[in-house]
Amino acid sequence: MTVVLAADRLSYSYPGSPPVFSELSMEVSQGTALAVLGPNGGGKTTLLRLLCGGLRPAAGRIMLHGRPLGYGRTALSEFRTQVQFVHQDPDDQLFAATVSQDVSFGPLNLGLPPATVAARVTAALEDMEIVPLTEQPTHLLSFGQRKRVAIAGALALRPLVLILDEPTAGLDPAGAEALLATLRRLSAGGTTIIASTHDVDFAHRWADEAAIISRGRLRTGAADSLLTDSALLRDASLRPAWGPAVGRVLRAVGGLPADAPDPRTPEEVLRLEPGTRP
Ligand SMILES: Nc1ncnc2c1ncn2[C@@H]1O[C@H](COP(=O)(O)OP(=O)(O)OP(=O)(O)O)[C@@H](O)[C@H]1O
Repeated sequence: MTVVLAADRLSYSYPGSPPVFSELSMEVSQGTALAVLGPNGGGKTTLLRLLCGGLRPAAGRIMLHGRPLGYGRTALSEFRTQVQFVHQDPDDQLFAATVSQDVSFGPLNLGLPPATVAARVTAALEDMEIVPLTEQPTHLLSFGQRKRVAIAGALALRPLVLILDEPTAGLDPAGAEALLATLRRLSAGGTTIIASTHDVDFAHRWADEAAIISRGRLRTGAADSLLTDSALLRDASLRPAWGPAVGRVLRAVGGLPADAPDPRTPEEVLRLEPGTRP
């Protein structure tokens, strides 16, 4: 697989504070869905902000397709058209009066022709299933709707890599489920997605790869194996993924055939009759 984004021996400290991490390296392959997990204060946001060029490492490099990121104005703005960061709080991102103005800001700023901007805005709003909100004032939207607008604004730039800080935080279960479906659709279209989360179940259902950052150390690997490793998760103050745990117990008591897949949602468990499949 082609590596699209890489961190090479990154070190970072906030001014006057001890290092968040030192010599941290990772690679993200094109089209991967990567979940970044860890305890509060573990360094998830810091890592994401380094990956998108929002913070400059004290040492080490960020590389896009093997080219080291430069921190001059031109290099950074070029990089940011390809690697887009979506803040945890949409109010840190949205600033225009209406949804269409906000989502069109990035493509307009790139100097694209009006017809191209309009087409990109429509596509991004469709991707996020918020076309009916097009002319709504952003300040009247719900938190979950504002979150979708913020992601649409990033998508309108057609980034190679979309980086999302806690995309499910503050969403209700239906909102989180809809976001999961949207992220899957974007991945199917080839976008590389990196998202931090505290929600191990969401990560387990969505991600191909996981990165667990805790006490300055990073573990990366297949989501399926990392997110079912109880000792590793406990060490990072995370719970094991719910589906595999319920699946294991159900199989042990004959509630699920040995070769059936793990249930993914509580609704699937509630629908189970002994011996049936999720
Ligand atoms: N602007 C800042 N100035 C100084 N220290 C900071 C700043 N932002 C974060 N930190 C510190 O850096 C460390 C990592 O914080 P970070 O926000 O990256 O963690 P996180 O894993 O995203 O946490 P959470 O799960 O609580 O969002 C913490 O010790 C935090 O206190």
